[in-house]
Amino acid sequence: MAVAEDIKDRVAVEDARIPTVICDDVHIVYTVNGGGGGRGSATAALSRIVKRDKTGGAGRGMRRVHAVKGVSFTAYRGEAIGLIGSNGSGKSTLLRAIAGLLPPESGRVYTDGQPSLLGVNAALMNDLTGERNVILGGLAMGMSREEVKERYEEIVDFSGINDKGDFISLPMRTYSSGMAARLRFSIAAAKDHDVLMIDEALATGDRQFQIRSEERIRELRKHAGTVFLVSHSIGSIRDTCDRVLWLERGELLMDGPTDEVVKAYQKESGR
Ligand SMILES: Nc1ncnc2c1ncn2[C@@H]1O[C@H](COP(=O)(O)OP(=O)(O)OP(=O)(O)O)[C@@H](O)[C@H]1O
Repeated sequence: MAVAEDIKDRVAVEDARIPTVICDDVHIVYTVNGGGGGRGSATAALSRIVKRDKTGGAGRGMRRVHAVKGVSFTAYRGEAIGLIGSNGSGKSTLLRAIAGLLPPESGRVYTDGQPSLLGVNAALMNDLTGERNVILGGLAMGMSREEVKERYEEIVDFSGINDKGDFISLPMRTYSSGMAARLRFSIAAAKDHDVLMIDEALATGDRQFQIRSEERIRELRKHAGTVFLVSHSIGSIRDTCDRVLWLERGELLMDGPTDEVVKAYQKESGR
């Protein structure tokens, strides 16, 4: 009887874990025009395109960068997952593949819902004011005009852009990189996402903003989403994530609870 109860409990726990992202042996390869002896003219570029081999693959002068190598994992609803690893280890590439922006060379990415990638380079329009960008950004994320209107003040307050004067009515190009990153984060974080991926966004804001963002990430998790965070700040990863994936040279070295993975990473990298 007790055994049956135990099994029932375990099944219930398993049921509660709803997968949101599954990566199955994912390989990502960039094809780069790696040479041509420095011939950079438009005619040279055109002739390279014309001469490209019929397979459409890496022809003469093309180089392949194998950025992600056979990565497999399953992410569940409610998890906040940190991605760590040295420069060029494939963290951003993996996120871009999960967002559907890069096709895997082989393997598969399955996602439940539309993942949103919030990168430091996410596109806002530099010539438009912060205000217009909040509105357009909200609409682009699928919010209605009403929702954007309702959330507008909250987004601007969260970003802190107006703390030192009326900056929200100035074009984005007048913002510092930290201010722009804060606004991007604030727009993206205004919505509850199925899967939200944040690439280094926290590293750009000041400490106060980082604390606010970390709080917001915790809230987003409560609303049943899955959050991925790429960061070189081990502090941010510790404060926000309960699970960490450690990538090195495109391979998944370790996947486990934050404490264990961070400890191993710090031991290896001497940080
Ligand atoms: N657009 C691109 N074209 C060609 N190669 C690329 C491109 N973007 C990244 N790479 C290569 O892919 C590899 C992984 O890069 P990626 O940006 O994913 O690493 P990362 O772990 O996010 O690095 P960082 O911590 O420095 O941001 C690197 O070798 C990089 O040179």
